Amino acid sequence: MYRLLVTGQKGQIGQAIRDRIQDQGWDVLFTDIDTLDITNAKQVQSVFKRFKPDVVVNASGYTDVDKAEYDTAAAESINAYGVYLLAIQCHNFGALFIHFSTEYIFSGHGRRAYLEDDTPTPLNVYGRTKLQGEQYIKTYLSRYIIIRTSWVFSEYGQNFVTTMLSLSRETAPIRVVNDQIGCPTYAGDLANLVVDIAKDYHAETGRYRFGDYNFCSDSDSDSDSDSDSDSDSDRNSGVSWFDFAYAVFEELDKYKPGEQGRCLIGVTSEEYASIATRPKNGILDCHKISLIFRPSDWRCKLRHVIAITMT
Ligand SMILES: NC(=O)C1=CN([C@@H]2O[C@H](COP(=O)(O)OP(=O)(O)OC[C@H]3O[C@@H](n4cnc5c(N)ncnc54)[C@H](OP(=O)(O)O)[C@@H]3O)[C@@H](O)[C@H]2O)C=CC1
Ligand SMILES: Cc1cn([C@H]2C[C@H](O)[C@@H](COP(=O)(O)OP(=O)(O)O[C@H]3O[C@@H](C)C(=O)[C@@H](O)[C@H]3O)O2)c(=O)[nH]c1=O
Repeated sequence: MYRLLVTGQKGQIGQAIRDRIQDQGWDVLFTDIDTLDITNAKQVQSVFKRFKPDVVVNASGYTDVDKAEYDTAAAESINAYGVYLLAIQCHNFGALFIHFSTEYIFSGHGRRAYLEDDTPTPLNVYGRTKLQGEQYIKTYLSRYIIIRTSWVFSEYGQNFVTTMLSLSRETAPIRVVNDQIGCPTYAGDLANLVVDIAKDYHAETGRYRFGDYNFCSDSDSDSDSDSDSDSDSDRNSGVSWFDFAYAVFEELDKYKPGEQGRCLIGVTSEEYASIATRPKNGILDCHKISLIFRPSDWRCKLRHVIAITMT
């Protein structure tokens, strides 16, 4: 039977994968830090030896961007060393490695959207450790797919949308940066992509070549209709965190009237002063993957996430 090993199953992408991979008739081993700590060489080796995966999906990671600035050893261990251990075993067992990376590997100093081949120059520890993880994969493996994505939100765990929903319960005005732009991505889209890649690999149809793919949810509000008229240049033009927060409150207003008028204050990154520096431009050019796989519209998925959370 086709065997898939998933790490980080309790995270938001891990849970979304779990929801969507169950019905495929594959033998899937879901793990998290309590059953497979990816930084524990012996555990990694023993799980591979026992399970002999055909595909490994690494949905684990150290994702607290601010904390990584002072908890650097832990971030390096999980985002770089753990990825190295998985890559070595994927090489030994001939498994395909599917891994998630981030737009935070880029500086965001440029104005255009980042392409897969652009040179990464991370501004913060999280981005640097994620880049190290990518480099290990590329050094030790040829059979890998790295999905670079951004601003992941879902109905699970903690993310920017759930943070905004928590803040909405307080009375103080909410200050949100308006000079960092990026592309929100629904975790369910990433999970559907993983299933599609795994299916393709199993069937040997060769639609996905090994390598890097940028992937974000769509920013075109017509994308869930049958219209194919929208051009790729209209896609992924990005929004600011402030715009994203505004969209959350706009949606929340349907359940708690008055929320849209809440006091959201746009501030600059300098005014907000978070611990880690984030790229001002985090837009990923998703043209390469759009020829193979189509994501959904993030506003439509935001509606879905808020509906689930509020009912
Ligand atoms: N969220 C985002 O916006 C983006 C995420 N990514 C990448 O996608 C991946 C998944 O992200 P997301 O689902 O949001 O992250 P989450 O933080 O929601 O989930 C990560 C999971 O990994 C687990 N984990 C931590 N350390 C280990 C370890 N040593 N061994 C095994 N599991 C471990 C965590 O467990 P615990 O909670 O107990 O620590 C958690 O369950 C990460 O690699 C991240 O860098 C890429 C781009 C954007
Ligand atoms: C909570 C909050 C954040 N912000 C700012 C801080 C920051 O610049 C931006 C986002 O903050 P967060 O800490 O929620 O998100 P952050 O952890 O920066 O999100 C990133 O996570 C990692 C894992 C990724 O890989 C990235 O793609 C991206 O999703 O919004 C505000 O302006 N106001 C607020 O109330």
